[in-house]
Amino acid sequence: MSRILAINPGSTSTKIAVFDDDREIFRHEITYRGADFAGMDRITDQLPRREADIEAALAGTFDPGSFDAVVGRGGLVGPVGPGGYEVDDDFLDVITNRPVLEHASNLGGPLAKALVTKFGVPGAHAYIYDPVTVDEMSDAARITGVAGIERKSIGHHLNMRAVARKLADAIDTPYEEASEIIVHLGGGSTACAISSGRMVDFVSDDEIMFSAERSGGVPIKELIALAGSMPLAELKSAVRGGGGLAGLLGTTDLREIESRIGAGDERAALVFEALALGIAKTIAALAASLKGEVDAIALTGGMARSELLLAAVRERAGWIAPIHAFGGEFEMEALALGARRIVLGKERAHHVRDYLRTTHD
Ligand SMILES: Nc1ncnc2c1ncn2[C@@H]1O[C@H](COP(=O)(O)OP(=O)(O)O)[C@@H](O)[C@H]1O
Ligand SMILES: CCCC(=O)OP(=O)(O)O
Repeated sequence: MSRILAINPGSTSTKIAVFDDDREIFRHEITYRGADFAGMDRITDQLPRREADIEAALAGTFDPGSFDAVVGRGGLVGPVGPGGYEVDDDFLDVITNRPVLEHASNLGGPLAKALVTKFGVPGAHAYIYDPVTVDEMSDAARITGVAGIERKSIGHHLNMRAVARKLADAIDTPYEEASEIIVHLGGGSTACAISSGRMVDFVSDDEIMFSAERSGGVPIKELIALAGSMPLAELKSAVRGGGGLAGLLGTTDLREIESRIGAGDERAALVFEALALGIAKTIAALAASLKGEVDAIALTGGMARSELLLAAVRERAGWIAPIHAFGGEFEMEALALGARRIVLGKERAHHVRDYLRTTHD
């Protein structure tokens, strides 16, 4: 039997779960308010507080020497291949000193390392799995019309790869042979095209579809004009945090928007239609990357729980391939099962330094 602790740090919470083999035996969520991290400029400044809170949540239920591995959602280490990475000194150096972006997932690796030291069996390791910068995009998909600006693969890879395997099972096709489009719909929304087990193209939260709190793609000339008349911090918040549904309707809660539509709110109905249209256009763009050969499409994330949204997206993109819904996210199980495969020797853990040599030289 293997016992794995999985840690998923978000901007306002840390989720933890313990798995015995493939069975979840413990789950806990620690929530935060902005004031909890007041004065902390860097994400990594939050580590001591988050570590202490996880220890407190485990205390009384799990003793030192409990876990065969600890795995965290992580982090913005730069473009890497899919799978598991050992949290070693090179990883900690990059994530602490030169992450691609400041983001809560940068805490996953350092927290896993701290917790494995205190709660791991002797010799146990800390890992991250399918980090947010997994990058398998084709060379053509990277190129933009501005020399020097490349498209980036930064998103919900952990959940999307887990759902891609579930979708392959649902259509009874080996994952390695399937052509799939996976769309994660949440606070931020990202999507990918998968061909023969590889994410050949990817749509970021600042391209095409808007989401609960991010802008998606916006006309660049308009954005440049706005940048000249608005402080940078305000502009950043208009595209990330205060973008999407938040900026358009003053709420990130799709359920509330559905209630407004039910009560006859025409503005809410129009924005909802635009939301579905953006998702359908994203799917159509990724279908081009697969040359139209799409076996199936999956919608996942919190918004994929909305029957109204599913119907609206199916109406616009259902002609491409059957659309399946996997509402919510599967990140805790994806982390734990990935780490378990490493512990059992079914998968090898990678090292970030192998990618740094080729991508940062
Ligand atoms: N049952 C539901 N019906 C409609 N929308 C939902 C439902 N559950 C969650 N959502 C919406 O999903 C979005 C949050 O997605 P989620 O994946 O939980 O976000 P995060 O990126 O913060 O993890 C919100 O807009 C929320 O209102
Ligand atoms: C940083 C890329 C992944 C991402 O946007 O995650 P959240 O939606 O959880 O912020």
